Order: sequence, then structure tokens, then C-alpha cells
Amino acid sequence: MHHPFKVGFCFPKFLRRDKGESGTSHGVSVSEILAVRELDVDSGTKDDGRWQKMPQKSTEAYPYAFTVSYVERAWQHRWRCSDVTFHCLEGALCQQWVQTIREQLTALTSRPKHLLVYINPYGGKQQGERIYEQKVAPLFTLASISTHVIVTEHANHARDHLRTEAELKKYDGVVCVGGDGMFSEMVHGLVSRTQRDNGVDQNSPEEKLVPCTLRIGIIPAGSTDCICYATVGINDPVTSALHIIVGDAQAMDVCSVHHNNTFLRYSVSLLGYGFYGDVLADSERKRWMGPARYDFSGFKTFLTHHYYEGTVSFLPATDILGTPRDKTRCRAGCFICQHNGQLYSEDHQPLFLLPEYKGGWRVIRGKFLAINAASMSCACPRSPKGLSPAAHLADGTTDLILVRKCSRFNFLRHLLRHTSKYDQFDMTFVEVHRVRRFRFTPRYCQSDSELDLRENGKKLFSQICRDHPACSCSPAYSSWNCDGEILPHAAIEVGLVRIEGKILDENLLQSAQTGVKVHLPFGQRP
Ligand SMILES: CCCCCCCCCCCCC/C=C/[C@@H](O)[C@H](COP(=O)(O)O)NC(=O)CCCCC
Ligand SMILES: Nc1ncnc2c1ncn2[C@@H]1O[C@H](COP(=O)(O)OP(=O)(O)O)[C@@H](O)[C@H]1O
Ligand SMILES: [Ca+2]
Repeated sequence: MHHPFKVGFCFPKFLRRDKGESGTSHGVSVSEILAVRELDVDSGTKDDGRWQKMPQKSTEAYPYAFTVSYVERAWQHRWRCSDVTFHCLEGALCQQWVQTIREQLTALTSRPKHLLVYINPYGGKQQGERIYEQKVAPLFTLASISTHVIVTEHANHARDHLRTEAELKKYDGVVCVGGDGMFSEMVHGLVSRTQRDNGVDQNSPEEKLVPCTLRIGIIPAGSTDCICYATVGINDPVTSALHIIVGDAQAMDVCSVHHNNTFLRYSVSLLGYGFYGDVLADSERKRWMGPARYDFSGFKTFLTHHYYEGTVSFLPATDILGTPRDKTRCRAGCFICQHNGQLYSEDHQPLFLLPEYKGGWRVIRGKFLAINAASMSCACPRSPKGLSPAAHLADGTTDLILVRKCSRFNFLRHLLRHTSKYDQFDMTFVEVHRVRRFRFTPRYCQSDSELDLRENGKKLFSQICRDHPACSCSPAYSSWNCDGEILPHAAIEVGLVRIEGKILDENLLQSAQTGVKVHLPFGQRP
């Protein structure tokens, strides 16, 4: 269908022959054209060498032709590259069309021309290189995008290369082929580089960061692929490559995680203590199992049924549009994200400036099976609606989900609801808050020696139940699962990253997107 609001081409004077139709018109929006090339009808080849068999009669009648490759929307958010070939009588007219389309494509400034690509060969089912070579590289070539490809040799290779060596000026964007861990490496590399270049200290939780100018594209080749799935709606390498080519972009919230005023990490999807921390810690030792390690460790962790004691303090986001219990979902062109989550008064003042909206910190003590902060829905193939289905990609908040100690049966009901239409928050032992900041303090302080042991990945004997050292009840600490990376510190402070130029009031925490942009918005583009 031709979209009424988009500049597009209709080809009524041409004879379309690719599907045996004659005299039909075909509308393609310029923003969704990937490439155009002239067809050498006489020799039966296109200029990229691919064959197209033409009936003799039509080549005589219509000796000139060109082919347009464009985005075709398939099922369930999937995009495909389709070709349509147009034939006509006059060579000059044909060339005019090709030239005009090329000019229109060149004028699309949001499209990348040069990309830096990092492939994690060990992510997911270890298919990253094959996926890139077979499914993605041909599309980038078709769209005349030049690439510099680096296959990583060790963990943090991409992060360190981005932080110190990469000549970022040469590129319009960086692309990672891998899972959430690889995306996290991109974010850390780019954000750190930008702050270092601008003299900003990441260790201060209150420091305003300078936004990154480069976008990050994700080609899913990991185990959970939650960041890709939650932004695009599917974890499909071809769909992601096409979104990158057409220059789609989506801003994302980024949380910074600190411990004692020391910066630990950024998080864009899940920060999970208890269940998801324990699943990750156990699954890291079973990487050889591939993505199935999460099912194995998930089941094992469910059976152990450990709970953790501590205090959660949080600053509710009282001045925003939307709640975690909304039935609406964050999609491309989301109204809430366009306004950075901000609610305005009738005279267009941001509500958080009004006294009645100045919320205070809340404190909850207890025994928790899980403490999760979802800065986006965290939808993934295991849970298509995600940990917090109504969370927004770029509203400056994170959804804090507290699952208190309950029976195994009830916890299983809660987990299973992530995979069905039922509300996982509608349970007496679960609460969810949309927050700007939060802190967690475990009931027992972690000693430095315990932290050292955890950081070095050694098994901890001291973490077994402090009250009853001889029993097998819950350990004193879990770890944090930070976008799939383990954080050994139990006590953390988390806040939405603040971006220079987006702060509305110096004295109040008004969070904003980091300026980290991923390609690929979810659903139909506006
Ligand atoms: C008994 C039925 C249990 C069903 C539970 C379903 C709930 C699944 C929610 C999953 C949320 C995932 C949030 C994303 C986390 C990723 O960042 C992280 C790393 O991903 P990757 O780098 O691609 O490997 N993945 C995980 O922590 C896996 C969690 C799986 C839990 C079963
Ligand atoms: N060449 C490499 N060898 C080993 N580990 C790597 C390599 N490149 C990246 N990594 C690390 O692999 C981890 C998992 O990567 P990811 O792409 O998220 O896959 P998965 O989704 O399977 O966890 C990340 O922590 C990343 O830092
Ligand atoms: Ca958010």
C-alpha cells in the first residue's frame, strides 16, 4: 500500500513484469527503498549479475527496465527485502527514473553509509559470523553501505576497541552481531569514550553525561536477544539489517549502577537480583549448552527457591505519563517517549516542578525472591510480553518489580504468567513501581574479602546463611544480573542517566535518554 503521508513513487507508465502482472501500478515509499539498479534486458541480467528470465515478447516490446529493492513487511514485525522490476519503451525515461530515485536516496541523511561491525563468534549458538556473512552483509552491499568488520577475539574486545582505538569519525554507526552482552559492550565502549573525550567523570552518580552521537545497531545472534526483541518486536537478523539500512532509530533509557560512589556498569534492559542473578551466575558455568543453559539454570534456580533479605529504597516517578499496569504498549512513535515520559500542566509547565508532584523516597524492607528493574519491557522469545509489558523504551524511568518470599507454587504461577496473557503483577506477593532511582542494601554487609572472592569468580563459603551456618537455607547474597553480566556487589545505587542539555531543572532529578540510540523501532513506523 502507498502511505498517504510519505513521499513515494508510483510507476503507472511502466509495465511491471516480475510477478507476471501487466500494466499494474506499484507504490513504493522512498524511505523504504533499499536500492535501485538498471536492468540489461537484452542480456537478461541485472547489473549485479543476477539472472532474470524475460519472455521474448516483452523484451522486444519493453526493452528498458530497472529494479527497485524495497522493504516488504511480512508477518509478526518481520521485514523482508523484495524486488520489483519495471519495464518501459524509452531508455532515457528509464535512466531518468533511476537517477531520480538515486538522488532521493542520497538525500536521506539518516541512512548510514559507513558502519563499524563487531561480531561475537561465541554468542548464542555460535552462529554470529555465518549470520552476518549470509544474511546481513549482502543487504549492506545492496544498499551501498561500506563496512569495517571485526570478529572479536575475547570478551570486552569490542568495548575496549570502541573506548580507545576505533576511529569513530569515519562511521555513521556501530553494529554488534551477538546478544545483550555484546550490546552492553557497545554501550559501555561508546558512552565511556564520549565522557572521556568530554572530561566527564562517570563515577559521580549525579554527573550529567554527554550524549553519544553514534547509533548502535543490533543483529541478533545471542541467547536471549531481549534488547533486539523489545525494540524491533522480533529477533530476526534480516529485519534488523533492514531497519539499520533505512536509518530507523529509537532512543533508549540507560541506568547507571554505582557502588559506594564508584561506577560499576550501565544497564538498558534488566537489572535483576535474586532469581535472575542466580540463574545467570549458574548459567555462566554452562555456556557450552548455548541458549538452553538458561532453561537448565532457570529450572535449577527455581527449585533452590532462595530468598534474600534487604532494604529497597526508591524514588517513585510521580510526575510522568503512564504506569506499569497500563494496558497500552510502547511502540514506534510512542507518545509518552516522545515527551520523555513527562506530564505537563495546563500552562505547559513540567509537573515535577509543582510541589504536589515532588515525591519522596520510599523504603521497603523484606525477604525477596527477586528484585528486578526493567528499563524496557524485556520482551524476548521466552516471554513475548516481557518482565514489565507496559515499560517504555525512553520515558526516563525503570519499572522496579519486587517479588517477596512466597511458596514455590506461587512463584511458579508468577513466572508462568510471563508467558501467558495473565497479569504477573496481580499477585499479593508482587509489587511494581515506576521509579527514577533506587538503592538496594542487603541485610548483611558484604566484606571486602567476600567481594574480592566474588569478583574473581571463586565459590563463596561465607555466603551461606549467616544465622544458621550449618543449615541449607538461603545464602546471604545473590548477584545482580546486569543485562546478562554478573555484578558481584549486592549493595548498589541505580539511577536513570542524566544527559547534558535535557535537564529541565538543576535541583531535581529529571532523567532523560542517554543519547544512546539503537536502530530499529518496534512496529510500524509513523
Ligand atoms: C518456569 C517457567 C519460567 C518462565 C520464565 C519466563 C520469564 C522470562 C523473562 C526473561 C527476561 C529476560 C531479560 C533479559 C535478560 C538478558 O539481558 C540476559 C542476557 O541475555 P544474552 O546476553 O542474550 O544471553 N538473559 C538472561 O538473564 C536470561 C534470563 C532467563 C531466565 C529464565
Ligand atoms: N570473542 C569472544 N570470546 C569470548 N567471549 C566473548 C567474545 N566476544 C564477546 N564475548 C563476550 O561474550 C559474552 C556473551 O555475549 P553475547 O553476545 O551477549 O552472547 P549470549 O547472548 O549468548 O550471552 C559477553 O559477555 C561478551 O563480552
Ligand atoms: Ca523506561
